[in-house]
Amino acid sequence: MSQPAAAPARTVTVRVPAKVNVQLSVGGLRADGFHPLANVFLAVGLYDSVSATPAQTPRLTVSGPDAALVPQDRSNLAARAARLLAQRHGIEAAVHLHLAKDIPVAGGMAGGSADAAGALLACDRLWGLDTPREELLALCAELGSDVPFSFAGGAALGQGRGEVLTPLQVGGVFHWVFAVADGGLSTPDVYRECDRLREAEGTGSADTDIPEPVASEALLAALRGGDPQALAATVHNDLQAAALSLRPALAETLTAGLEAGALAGLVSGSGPTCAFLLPDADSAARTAHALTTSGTCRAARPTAGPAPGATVV
Ligand SMILES: C[C@@](CO)(OP(=O)(O)O)[C@H](O)COP(=O)(O)OP(=O)(O)OC[C@H]1O[C@@H](n2ccc(N)nc2=O)[C@H](O)[C@@H]1O
Ligand SMILES: Nc1ncnc2c1ncn2[C@@H]1O[C@H](COP(=O)(O)OP(=O)(O)O)[C@@H](O)[C@H]1O
Repeated sequence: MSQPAAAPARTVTVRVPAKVNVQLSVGGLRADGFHPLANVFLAVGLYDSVSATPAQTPRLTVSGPDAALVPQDRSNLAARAARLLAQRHGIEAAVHLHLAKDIPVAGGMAGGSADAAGALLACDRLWGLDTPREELLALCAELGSDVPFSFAGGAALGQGRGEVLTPLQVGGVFHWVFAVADGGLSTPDVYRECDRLREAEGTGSADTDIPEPVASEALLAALRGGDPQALAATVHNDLQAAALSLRPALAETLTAGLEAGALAGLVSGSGPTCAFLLPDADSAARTAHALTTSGTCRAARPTAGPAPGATVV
């Protein structure tokens, strides 16, 4: 007599967005090695998917065009997220995590943070833990400064080192093109270069020399109003000069995007991805095409924001 088929192992899949920093104002270096920020995050429609399946021992696999650039050992931020959650609940992190990556790696779009946020939510649901949202956000902050925002999505002001979030209202859809570079930039290297440039310019790098960064009222009003022209006039990234100093060729990418009709172009976070704001979806598609053929980037991706945060699919 044949045995009934074993029930298939359950898999929980979570989709998590990339981000762009529409304002990134960086204060002086703190004693703990971080910088105080006024970090206005906007989640955008490029996503990684994190799938969690029960396993005998912890396992991690990665797919997508940049998979070879992602660490597939214990150091992966998603694997660390699963271990942290399991440890807090006194259980084994016996799970197979699969990351289907579409967010550029080391691109200033918080791909690793997205995977960490996705792994936390996927494991929480797989293990039936139902950890309260506030506790999950606190675990996110332990994993990295950007991880709480990857979890929350939408738009938010990040203060402290970026992990203290205040949700922001957004009154419309903003259209973007992201010019993806060949090769990444290391976030700590870019912050260090920012400090070095400030020292060299005589503007200081110690906490006492530089005023506490604050969110721009004009920029917050532009977000609330859903007004791309007003947002274009106010976007700002204090790390841009440092990213350009480490990767001078990005200046050509920024010029190419502006010549193709973008309202504004800026480096996304620590770079090297460049973000271009467009008035509508049609002009985003045209600008993406022009950037792709300009030879100044590896790929150009049109998309829009705000996008939802970590979501079980
Ligand atoms: C620059 C930003 C802008 O959103 O993102 P990316 O462009 O890397 O995606 C973030 O501040 C990156 O956040 P995240 O990548 O989570 O950084 P963490 O893991 O917390 O820190 C990595 C390192 O970055 C530097 N760091 C990070 C955050 C901060 N407020 N000040 C810092 O100086 C520190 O050197 C730290 O050791
Ligand atoms: N799940 C992950 N996905 C991508 N990178 C990861 C991951 N886990 C750890 N990393 C490491 O984090 C570094 C930063 O990657 P990422 O988060 O994509 O970029 P950024 O910090 O510029 O937004 C990578 O170079 C990689 O070594």
